[in-house]
Amino acid sequence: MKPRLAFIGAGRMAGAMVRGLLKTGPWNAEDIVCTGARDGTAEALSEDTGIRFTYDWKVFFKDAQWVILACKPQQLKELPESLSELSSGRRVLSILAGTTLGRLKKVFPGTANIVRTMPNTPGMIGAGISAYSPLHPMNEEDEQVVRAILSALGEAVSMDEHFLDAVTGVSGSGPAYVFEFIAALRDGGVAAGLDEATAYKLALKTVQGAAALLEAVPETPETHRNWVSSPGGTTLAGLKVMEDAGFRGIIKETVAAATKRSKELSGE
Ligand SMILES: NC(=O)C1=CN([C@@H]2O[C@H](COP(=O)(O)OP(=O)(O)OC[C@H]3O[C@@H](n4cnc5c(N)ncnc54)[C@H](O)[C@@H]3O)[C@@H](O)[C@H]2O)C=CC1
Ligand SMILES: O=C(O)[C@@H]1CCC=N1
Repeated sequence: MKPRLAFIGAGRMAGAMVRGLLKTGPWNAEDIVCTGARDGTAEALSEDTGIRFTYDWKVFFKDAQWVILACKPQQLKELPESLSELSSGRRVLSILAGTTLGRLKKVFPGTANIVRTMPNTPGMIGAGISAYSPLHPMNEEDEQVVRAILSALGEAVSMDEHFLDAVTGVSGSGPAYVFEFIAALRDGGVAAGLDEATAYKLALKTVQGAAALLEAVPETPETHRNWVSSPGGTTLAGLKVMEDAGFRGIIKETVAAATKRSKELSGE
């Protein structure tokens, strides 16, 4: 069970996947090829990891069994029409935000199966979470391949396709919200008199520690929040500001906006 993999796109996410795959195995560099938009990314990934790169689509598809689609959603329409024939009989795993299985089927009509997935950037260190959904029910071997590829990034969960836009809004884009929160916590510390490096360290370790604690002691986030909050204490004073400013509502709207954008991307 080690099909040859061919990456369309060699950017941040493809790089994370390739590095993860080479680390967790069973893939070796010679089992993987990539291509890109002649922007230097394919060459750089090849140089860094030892995988092959080519701009010749015939060479690219020659013995590719799984094609990993990892360009931007808007770049899908730039791919040559010849791909529809060249990809025939292969399997496609797409990480494109918003791009539905229905749309992918039109670009790759002759493929044996297509799997849409939404990973996230913590996958770069094997701490990601991906949801995936196939066009046709997968046989056991294909399911194993998909899980092996996604496991190189962290956890993988199977889900109905109609949930994938919401997944994108929560965990696909989610790391950016968390980075924004850490930056805001840092800035709050600076405004309260700390130097930036100290404020950043405190903010980062607090988010890291809080997430690790939640996982280790699986009570609800609300229970953990209550355990931090002493009656008449500092935390409640801070939380009141969050509540008055509608923090939860803002995050809900944030997820809704990203989810909506994911749905829109399918048409672009
Ligand atoms: N960055 C993130 O946090 C996440 C991104 N995604 C999805 O991953 C995909 C890739 O995102 P990034 O790696 O951040 O993008 P990126 O901009 O780093 O990489 C895009 C790659 O596609 C290549 N490319 C562009 N046009 C091409 C063409 N016509 N033919 C062949 N290759 C072409 C580029 O050369 C580059 O190697 C996107 O579809 C995005 O929706 C999914 C989950 C998380
Ligand atoms: O911003 C985006 O469209 C991609 C999908 C999820 C994370 N980054």
